[in-house]
Amino acid sequence: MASKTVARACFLGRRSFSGCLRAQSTGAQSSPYSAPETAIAKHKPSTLKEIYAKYKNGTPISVVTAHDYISGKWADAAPSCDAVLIGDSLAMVAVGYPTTLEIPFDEFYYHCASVCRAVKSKYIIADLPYGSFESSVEKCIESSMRLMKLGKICSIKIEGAYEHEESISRLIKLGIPVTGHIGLKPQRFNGLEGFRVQGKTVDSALQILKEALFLQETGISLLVLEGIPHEIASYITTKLSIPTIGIGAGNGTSGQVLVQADLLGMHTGRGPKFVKRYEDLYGKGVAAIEKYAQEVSASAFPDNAVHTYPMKTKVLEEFLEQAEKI
Ligand SMILES: Nc1nc(=O)c2c([nH]1)NC[C@@H]1CN(c3ccc(C(=O)N[C@@H](CCC(=O)O)C(=O)O)cc3)CN21
Ligand SMILES: CC(C)C(=O)C(=O)O
Ligand SMILES: [Mg+2]
Repeated sequence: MASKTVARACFLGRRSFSGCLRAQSTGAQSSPYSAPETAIAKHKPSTLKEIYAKYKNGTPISVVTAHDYISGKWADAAPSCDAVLIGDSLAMVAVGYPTTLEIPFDEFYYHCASVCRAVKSKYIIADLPYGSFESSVEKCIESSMRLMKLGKICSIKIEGAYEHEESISRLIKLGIPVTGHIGLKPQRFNGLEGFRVQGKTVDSALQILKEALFLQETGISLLVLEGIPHEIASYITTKLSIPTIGIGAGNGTSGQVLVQADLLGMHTGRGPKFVKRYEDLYGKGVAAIEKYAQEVSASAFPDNAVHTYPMKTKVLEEFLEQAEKI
């Protein structure tokens, strides 16, 4: 009965076959480099259907970003995490650009390919980066199709609403699920003169509500609400019949998304106010590198008894004998 359930869940899963194999082979994972057993023991939601089931159930959905192969593996291994977002925030956290506007499509694509090689069991959403879709419907389809051809991405996320109406509906008509993104739109950095919280005036909050309803009408599957007062985000969520995924929008949305580098504390800054740092990987990483460097200076690393390869004494003796003659 249990295996039948797993088989059915896997059949429904998008990347079902590898998911099945993973689910059934957890006992064999003994390499020190594999994830802890608990992290890969269960089949996890990987379809929109499963995400919607959680939404209908009232269970908050969790989404985390990934920006490369390792961060993809970490996101994939967390059993309770529902989806992975390849966000254009990677331009800032992984590539070092000052905003998300600078990253060329090809650089973003390269990161998407790395994440896609890592993630086996999650619903993957990918951003369309600034400059890769706005100029025409054709350009939007072309960029989206390039990402979809990686074979793993389940939904394309677009910042904005009315201005992309045609592009969004064409993608949906072509069978590409679209995730919306309104509120604080980082790609509007110049127009907004920075990363500014939105929806703080009656007009602005009404605009965001109207955009949300419009996007739902257009046929989007999920909606990211970023950087708006939590009361507005909760209100919008109650007025929609699709899940909202909040970031800096309080706990009344259908789910949450955080940038992995922020939640793990991979960098120095505290980041936006809405970030909760669950780890200090920056501090731990720097301390570990410092320890390594000090051990090298003190000739304490490597330890020949541990970190080297054995050689037969006889071979060594013969080598030394012949070497002396050179
Ligand atoms: N590392 C990282 N995390 C993110 O969440 C993130 C990115 N990068 N890059 C793209 C966008 C930019 N984001 C940001 C960046 C800064 C603020 C920020 O500093 N907000 C101010 C509020 C400003 C106001 O009151 O209007 C804050 O204090 O939180 C918000 C969102 C969210 N995204
Ligand atoms: C912050 C999230 C929603 C995002 O769009 C990104 O990471 O790029
Ligand atoms: Mg983004």
